[in-house]
Amino acid sequence: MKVKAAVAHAPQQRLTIEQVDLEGPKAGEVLVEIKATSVCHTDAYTLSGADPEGLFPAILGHEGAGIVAEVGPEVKSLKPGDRVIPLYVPECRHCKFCLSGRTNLCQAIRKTQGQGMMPDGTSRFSVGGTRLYHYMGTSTFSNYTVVPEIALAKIREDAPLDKVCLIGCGVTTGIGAVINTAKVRVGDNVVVFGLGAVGLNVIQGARLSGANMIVGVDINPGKKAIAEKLGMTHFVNPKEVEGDLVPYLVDLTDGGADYAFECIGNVNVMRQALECCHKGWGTCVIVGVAGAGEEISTRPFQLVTGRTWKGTAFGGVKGRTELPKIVDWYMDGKIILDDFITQVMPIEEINTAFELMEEGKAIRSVLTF
Ligand SMILES: NC(=O)C1=CN([C@@H]2O[C@H](COP(=O)(O)OP(=O)(O)OC[C@H]3O[C@@H](n4cnc5c(N)ncnc54)[C@H](O)[C@@H]3O)[C@@H](O)[C@H]2O)C=CC1
Ligand SMILES: N[C@@H](CCC(=O)N[C@@H](CSC=O)C(=O)NCC(=O)O)C(=O)O
Ligand SMILES: [Zn+2]
Ligand SMILES: [Zn+2]
Repeated sequence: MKVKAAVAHAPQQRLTIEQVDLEGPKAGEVLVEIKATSVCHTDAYTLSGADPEGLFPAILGHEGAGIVAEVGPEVKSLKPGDRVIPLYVPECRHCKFCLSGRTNLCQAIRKTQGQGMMPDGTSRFSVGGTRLYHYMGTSTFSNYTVVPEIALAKIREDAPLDKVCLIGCGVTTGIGAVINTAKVRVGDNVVVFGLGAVGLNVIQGARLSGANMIVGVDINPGKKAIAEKLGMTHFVNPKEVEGDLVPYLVDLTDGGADYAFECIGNVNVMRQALECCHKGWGTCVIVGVAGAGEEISTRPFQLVTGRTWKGTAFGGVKGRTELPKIVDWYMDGKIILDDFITQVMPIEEINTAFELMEEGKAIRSVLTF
């Protein structure tokens, strides 16, 4: 079938809206009509050329929501008409990782997903006979996409797809990082570096967990108001701190953060996030994605003296099992989501959405088809 998609032909080039060919779903695959998708910083990171797994030409996008249009052979858990959120971390429920009870990182299709392919090693997208790569197994910057059954979370019918698309990445990652990965407890002091959708949802998760101090750190003062609405108690702009940021934060938090979250993707900030943690027990959770070839460093003494560095993908959430509950939280008013949507625009304006994110003027732009 012919579909409308935003195609990324090469790193750092504007996306082009094109009519693209999409093959129907093969065994274990599902054709999804994407109703809305938002732009996450990770899409911008891959488009920048910094992603070692970045492949071009590709159809990017991984924060979407839609309706099942057709199911391929052997698909059992979904039917046409079902509302779904595509999952860049699938949940097969059979692999060693899924059965471990220790991680959400299902590896059933990770290899082919990283190669921009469906699980059988081929692509469903092409244009003018040229193959296009899938992206993160989701490719939501297209009005129709093919996604493996194990990478679709079925959600309730009354959920507004133009809102809950954010649960496909930013909201879930931030809240999950706090609840699943860090396991923040009542009274903990939390420091959050980077107040984009991910960091703001760390703040929201910390508030839900009963954190005491929730310190937000961002070089963009425009993020202060919404962060405060979500539960931030103190705002720190590193540009306004005299002297080193780390001792300033350690002082502010009476000895250091119980938990610090890096939600930027900057390896220098990742070091600051570890070193502002409390001696003896503070844990730093890496959420941000750093560019190809970049590495983190610190004095081993920071770890010897009881600080921990850990990381999280998709907030440690098992998508098929847990996303319906996160959608319920939104529908029941337990979590805020609408405030993250700073712009709604047609897919034709997708390049504007990327520009607004880079300029710090958008938290999430939602694109409709
Ligand atoms: N681990 C995971 O599963 C996921 C990781 N990510 C990653 O999380 C990061 C954040 O994503 P978004 O919230 O979408 O990004 P965003 O671009 O909306 O937000 C980043 C924020 O960091 C701030 N910032 C930039 N440099 C800074 C600095 N030196 N000090 C303090 N603040 C600074 C910016 O002003 C902005 O407010 C990205 O690296 C993204 O790739 C995103 C989703 C899932
Ligand atoms: N491709 C990159 C790594 C990108 C990355 O870490 N992705 C996160 C999700 S970011 C979402 O916005 C993730 O889920 N990682 C786990 C995984 O298996 O990819 C690289 O190669 O460095
Ligand atoms: Zn994302
Ligand atoms: Zn699995």
